[in-house]
Amino acid sequence: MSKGSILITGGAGYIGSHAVLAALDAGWDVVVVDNLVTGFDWAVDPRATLVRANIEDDAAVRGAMREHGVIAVMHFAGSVVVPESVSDPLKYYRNNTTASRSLIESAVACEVRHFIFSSTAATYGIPDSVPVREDAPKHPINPYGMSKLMTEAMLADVAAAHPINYAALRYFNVAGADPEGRSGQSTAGATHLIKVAVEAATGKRGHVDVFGSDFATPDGTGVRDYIHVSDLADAHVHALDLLVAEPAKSHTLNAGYGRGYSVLEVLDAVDRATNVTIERRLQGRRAGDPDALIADNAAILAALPWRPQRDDLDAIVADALAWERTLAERG
Ligand SMILES: NC(=O)c1ccc[n+]([C@@H]2O[C@H](COP(=O)([O-])OP(=O)(O)OC[C@H]3O[C@@H](n4cnc5c(N)ncnc54)[C@H](O)[C@@H]3O)[C@@H](O)[C@H]2O)c1
Ligand SMILES: O=c1ccn([C@@H]2O[C@H](COP(=O)(O)OP(=O)(O)O[C@H]3O[C@H](CO)[C@@H](O)[C@H](O)[C@H]3O)[C@@H](O)[C@H]2O)c(=O)[nH]1
Repeated sequence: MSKGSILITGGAGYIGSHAVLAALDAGWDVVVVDNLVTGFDWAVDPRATLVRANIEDDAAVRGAMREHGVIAVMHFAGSVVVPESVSDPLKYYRNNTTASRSLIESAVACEVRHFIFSSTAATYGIPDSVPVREDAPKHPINPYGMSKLMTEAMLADVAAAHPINYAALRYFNVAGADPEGRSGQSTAGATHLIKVAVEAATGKRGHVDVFGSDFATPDGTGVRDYIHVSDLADAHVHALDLLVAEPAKSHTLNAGYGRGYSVLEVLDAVDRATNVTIERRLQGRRAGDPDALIADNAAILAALPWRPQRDDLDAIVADALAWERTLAERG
C-alpha cells in the first residue's frame, strides 16, 4: 500500500533520480518536477510521474501538488557548478535561492507539511577544523554555497511561521551510482573527481589533473568525504519518516561518512578497479579549495535510523565505473 505522495524536484538529475528510486522502493508515490535543464527524462523511473516544468512555474507545481495530494517535497532542483556560480552569481541566486522561494511558497499554499532540502558542505566555506559539525561557522566562499545557505535561512523562518517542518541535508562529496545500474551521473562536462577519474579510466579523457599537491594533508592533495549516492538517497527517505513522525521539529544534518580520502587515494582506488594506471598531472590549486572537508556525522546518525550501506571507497568507485561503462555502451 502507498505511504502517500511526495513531490521530488530535480528528480531527473543525478542525486534526485536516485532519491526517486529510494522513495518508490520505500512505498511512496512520486511525482517529479524537472525542467530537464541538466536532467534526463529517461533517468526518471517509469513508476513516477514526470511533470516537465520549472519549479518557479507556480501553476504547474501547485497543480501537481493538489492533483497528487502531495504531503512532502524533496527539493533537489538547482544549479550545481561552483566555478560557474563565481562567474554568473545571479544565475545561482535565481535558480537556487529565488526559485526555492517560489517552491517553498507553493508548498505552504498547498499545505504540504514536510520539506527536505539539498544543502551542501559548501555552506561552511573553509572550516577551521575537520570533521566539521553543523554548528560550525558558515562562511561560504562562493555564490553557490551562499545561495544554499540563504535557502536554509528561508526554511527556518517559514517553518517557524507555518505548519511545515524541514530537513536540510548538507551533502559532502556525492559519488557512485545505483548498484543495480538503474541510474548514475550522466551530465556531460563533469568536474567532480570520481566522475572525472572513471571517465579517464574508460578512455573518455586522457588524464586527470590533480589540483594542488601542497595542501596540509598527509600526501599534500585535497581530502574529501565521499558519500555513495544511494546511501544519500536512503538518508532522504529516513529523514522524511522522521519529519512525518515528529511534525513540530526540523533538522539540519551533515550527510557524509566522517572519513576523508585524498585525491591520490581516490585515483589509486580507480587504478585498483581497472588494473590500469591513470595518468596524473600535478597542477596548481583550484581557487577556493579547502585542504580537507570531512563531515562530523554524529547528528545524522543520532537523528535517523540510517546506517550507511556503501561506506567503502572501492564500492563507490566500482559503481561509478559500472555506470560510466553503461554510458559508453549507449554512446
Ligand atoms: N553533486 C554533489 O556533489 C552535490 C553536493 C552538495 C549538494 N548538491 C545538491 O544536490 C542537488 C542535486 O544535484 P545533482 O548533482 O543531482 O545535480 P543535477 O544537475 O544532476 O540535478 C539537478 C536537476 O534539477 C533540474 N533543475 C535545475 N533547475 C531547475 C528548475 N529551476 N526547475 C526544475 N528543474 C530544475 C535539472 O534538470 C536536473 O535534473 C542540487 O541542489 C545540488 O546543489 C549536490
Ligand atoms: O579533476 C579534478 C577534480 C577535482 N580534484 C580535486 O578533488 C577534490 C574534490 O573535488 P570535486 O569533486 O570537484 O568536489 P568539491 O570541489 O570538493 O565540491 C563538491 O562537494 C561539495 C561539498 O563538499 C559540493 O557542495 C559541491 O557541489 C561539489 O562540487 C578537490 O580536492 C579537488 O581539488 C582534482 O584534483 N582534479
